[in-house]
Amino acid sequence: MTPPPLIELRGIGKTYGSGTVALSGVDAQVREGGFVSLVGPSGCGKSTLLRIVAGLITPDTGHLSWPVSGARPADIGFVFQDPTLMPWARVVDNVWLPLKLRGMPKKEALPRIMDALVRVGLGDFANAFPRELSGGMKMRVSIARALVTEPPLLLMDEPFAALDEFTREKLDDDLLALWESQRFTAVFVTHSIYESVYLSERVLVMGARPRRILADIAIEAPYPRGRAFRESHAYVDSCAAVSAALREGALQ
Ligand SMILES: Nc1ncnc2c1ncn2[C@@H]1O[C@H](COP(=O)(O)OP(=O)(O)OP(=O)(O)O)[C@@H](O)[C@H]1O
Repeated sequence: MTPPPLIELRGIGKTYGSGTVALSGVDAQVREGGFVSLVGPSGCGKSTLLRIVAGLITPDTGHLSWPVSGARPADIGFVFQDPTLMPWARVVDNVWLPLKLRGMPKKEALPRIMDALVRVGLGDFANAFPRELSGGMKMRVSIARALVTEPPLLLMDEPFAALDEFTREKLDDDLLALWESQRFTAVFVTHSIYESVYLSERVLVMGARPRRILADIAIEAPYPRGRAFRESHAYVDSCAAVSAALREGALQ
């Protein structure tokens, strides 16, 4: 029997006050511990959907439920395209922030902060300021900050879009290693077909008209994934399938 999904979306719709219909009739499920990517044309409502899952926006229609946990997890990690670090604070203090907001003194939080920094490869940069870091390193700090509380769900909105291709591929690998060791559920928004296929168990393709999920494409390759997968026929075939679904959506 299939276990119940962590997230279940039924008929989700959202129209902004401006009259813009961001989403209409979105149905989707994400399994607990799964890795799902959302791809679609600019403005099709990917960020809106992610924010609805996070509870930052309320949908106008439809129903969002949490069959496994019964309710939205109290702790959800969110990583944005911009690393949104406090420029005046050292890396260690940036990563401390979510624990500090829960009232945890720095001394008590320090082992967890250092563990998160080591896991993103920045164990030696705890005392650096954000201005001393590259774009990729800043994004690693942002991921460490999102994961320091060990959330069961990590939502990411085009986190690597501003990075060069080489750095992006490295961060994709590091993100997968984190996901495999921490087993959080991941929902990842990207414009890159290649990135969505490389990372995910499933790619949800969204269309602009209607603004809902048009295709749910399973990527069967086993984890851990690496260079061999990127160079495989299976990878090329999956990228072609996502690309075809996007093209089909654009014609509707
Ligand atoms: N706060 C807002 N108020 C009014 N309209 C909004 C708001 N946020 C988003 N929109 C509009 O809703 C639609 C969906 O936006 P959203 O950012 O969710 O799409 P997206 O697929 O994430 O876009 P992109 O890929 O360009 O980031 C767009 O037409 C956008 O202009």
